[in-house]
Amino acid sequence: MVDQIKILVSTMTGTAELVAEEIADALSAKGEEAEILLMDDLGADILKNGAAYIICTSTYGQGDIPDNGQAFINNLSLASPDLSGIKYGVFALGDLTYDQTFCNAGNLFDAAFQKYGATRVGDIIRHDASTGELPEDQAAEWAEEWLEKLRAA
Ligand SMILES: Cc1cc2nc3c(=O)[nH]c(=O)nc-3n(C[C@H](O)[C@H](O)[C@H](O)COP(=O)(O)O)c2cc1C
Repeated sequence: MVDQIKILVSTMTGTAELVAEEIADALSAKGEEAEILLMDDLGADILKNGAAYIICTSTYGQGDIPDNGQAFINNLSLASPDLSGIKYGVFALGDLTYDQTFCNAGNLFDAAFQKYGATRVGDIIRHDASTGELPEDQAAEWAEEWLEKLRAA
């Protein structure tokens, strides 16, 4: 198992933070406490071997990472950390109306974590806001499945 789980949130209007809270509640109900951190002031030093992370991010602009996550991903490429002892999952929020850039921020974080050797647990979930289904309503089920995969990993 992992030492700890942290949920790292990149959001423009707060929806991804609501999703993170649902995920944390679902993990807690299964006996795993998870800490939620907005990415604003985070750098690569937050990423510790032996821990697991859930990236919870929306997408804005031309497939961009929200403003509060930009410094974190820039810091990752500057620091080039060894993430080979890290497991992670990605909950990406987007809107398929933006079909060229659908959930691209999730892809960007995934690519960065892969580049530095981290191991993704499960597939990236991509929530489509155009369906009208709330992402919070998908979060608990996804989190329970993700935790099972993490425990088996
Ligand atoms: C101005 C604007 C631009 C957006 N651009 C994209 C995009 O390029 N790709 C995408 O998948 N979703 C895009 N979205 C949809 C948001 O990612 C989606 O609504 C998400 O649920 C918002 O989450 P947040 O409140 O955590 O920021 C955009 C939304 C707005 C308002």
